[in-house]
Amino acid sequence: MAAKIFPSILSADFARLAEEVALISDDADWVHVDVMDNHFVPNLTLGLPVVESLVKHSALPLDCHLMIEDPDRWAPAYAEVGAGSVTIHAEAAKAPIRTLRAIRAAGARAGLGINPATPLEPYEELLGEIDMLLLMTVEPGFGGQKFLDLVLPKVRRARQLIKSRDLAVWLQVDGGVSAETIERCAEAGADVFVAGNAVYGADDPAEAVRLLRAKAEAAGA
Ligand SMILES: O=C(CO)[C@H](O)[C@H](O)COP(=O)(O)O
Ligand SMILES: [Fe+2]
Repeated sequence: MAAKIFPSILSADFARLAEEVALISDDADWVHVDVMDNHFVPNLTLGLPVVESLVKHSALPLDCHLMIEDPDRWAPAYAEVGAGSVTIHAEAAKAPIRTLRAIRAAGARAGLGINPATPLEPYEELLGEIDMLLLMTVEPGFGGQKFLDLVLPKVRRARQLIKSRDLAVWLQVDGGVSAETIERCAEAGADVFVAGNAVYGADDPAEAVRLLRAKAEAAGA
């Protein structure tokens, strides 16, 4: 298990996205793109046309986190325009199995996202349908929020399940991940770390990525 660092461009300068991505391209693994529709979450960011453009300007693959009301309608299109991974939320999807299969059929990795207050148990049987499980460590909608430690037992349970079933599913944490909190996430079993404010709020985003990776790996990721 090697730690993977996914900077979130939610905290980047939206008018200079390609340049902001280039800043971290030598050090990060993927780029995390937060798609918000102002319905599933009370915030609006960007959508398909921006992702389609950014794919062409990014040296790293894009991990699209869809915080939208109708992922069944939209998710496969993100894969079709070149996203490397597309995550839908369990709370929003009406036909998650069909949608996850459609994402994979369009050539992307399929992710399932779960909010802090949503239990893992109803979705355990979907682990065989996904390439990544996203456990939100803040309520989705905004960057720069405080990390919710109460999610860590769920991270531990998810890691145990993935291990006991011998699955190659990546376990992602997203929200409030920083140099102060990443060790706790790694100890609990996460191996993919999204960080927005901790990377793009830093004076040197590339150095911030290196620090996060060092801390995660020192804690066992
Ligand atoms: O999905 C998200 C918010 O809904 C973001 O990816 C997440 O919050 C990253 O930002 P930060 O690291 O600043 O918390
Ligand atoms: Fe996100």
